[in-house]
Amino acid sequence: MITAALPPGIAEAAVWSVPMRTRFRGIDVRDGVLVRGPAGWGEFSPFWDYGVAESRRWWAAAAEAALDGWPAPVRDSVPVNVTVPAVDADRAHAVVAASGCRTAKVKVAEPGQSAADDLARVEAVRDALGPSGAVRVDANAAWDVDTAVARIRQLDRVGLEYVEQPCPTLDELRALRRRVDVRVAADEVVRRAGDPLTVDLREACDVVVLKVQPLGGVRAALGVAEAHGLPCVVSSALESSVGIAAGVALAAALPELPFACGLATVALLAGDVTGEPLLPVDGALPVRTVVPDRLADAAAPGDVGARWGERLTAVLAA
Ligand SMILES: O=C(O)CCC(=O)C1=CC=C[C@@H](O)[C@@H]1C(=O)O
Ligand SMILES: [Mg+2]
Repeated sequence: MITAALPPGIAEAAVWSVPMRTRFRGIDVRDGVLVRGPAGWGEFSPFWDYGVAESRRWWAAAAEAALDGWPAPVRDSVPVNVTVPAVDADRAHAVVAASGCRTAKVKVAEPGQSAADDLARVEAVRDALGPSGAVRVDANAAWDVDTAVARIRQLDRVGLEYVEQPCPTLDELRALRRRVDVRVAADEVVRRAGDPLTVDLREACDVVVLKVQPLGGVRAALGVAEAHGLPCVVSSALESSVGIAAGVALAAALPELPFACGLATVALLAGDVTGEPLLPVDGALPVRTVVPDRLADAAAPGDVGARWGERLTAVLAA
């Protein structure tokens, strides 16, 4: 329980902490704050390497969920991809086979992983999905253009749906797109931009990845989608089921949803804040509210709670 002064309308704040099943994005434990207001529960869980200024948008997303709620959905379920961390090929095969999803997103180019490791993982995922499934990869901006060209051509042997953020900058994405046939999806260049609405994506990508917290809420993310006019994929920021519900609300409100979304990441957590986690059934998530009725099971240790209290206070004061 956070005792820091909460903004008007926020009745309650609780800190959660859950171990990851597999290390992901260098993270072994995921934690954050859940806040309750008249519209329901919201999640504030910026990664620990994010500063106060960048975390403001994450707070806006939590406040929107708790105080205002979300726009009306236009669909009642959202197709999702299984997310495959940088694990070995056998494990990747098993994760995909057990998921029930027809699309898989595979992490590549992670520190400590060779091109051969990535290829073996992607081939195992293709094998698990069969020819009709879709395989996408996410390099988290790890490659320069020449490396990206070589790696994408190699990985595309299995047939790729798209490659997410292969290189860091917009200019590199533009140069890469002239040299490969695989679609490019923009993630970090949008969600970490000073103004995601005005970043110039022309010729730089074919798909935009939208994440609710980094973009400042469901309405803000809908505005980003509208501003760029490109096909969108909603993805998570590794939230608990409360934060995932916001991603599902965004995916459910988008006028068009041509691809599966990266919202099946509760499966990467070893626990959750609710007894009814937002996990996919037959490759889709239902559009519904989440009540964190297992907060006691996921309660953060005292020192972690204190750190989140300080962080929230700093973000609210900024
Ligand atoms: O998109 C998915 O399948 C899952 C979410 C996911 O991959 C991510 C969540 C949070 C932080 C990121 O490093 C990562 C991503 O880059 O998309
Ligand atoms: Mg990404």
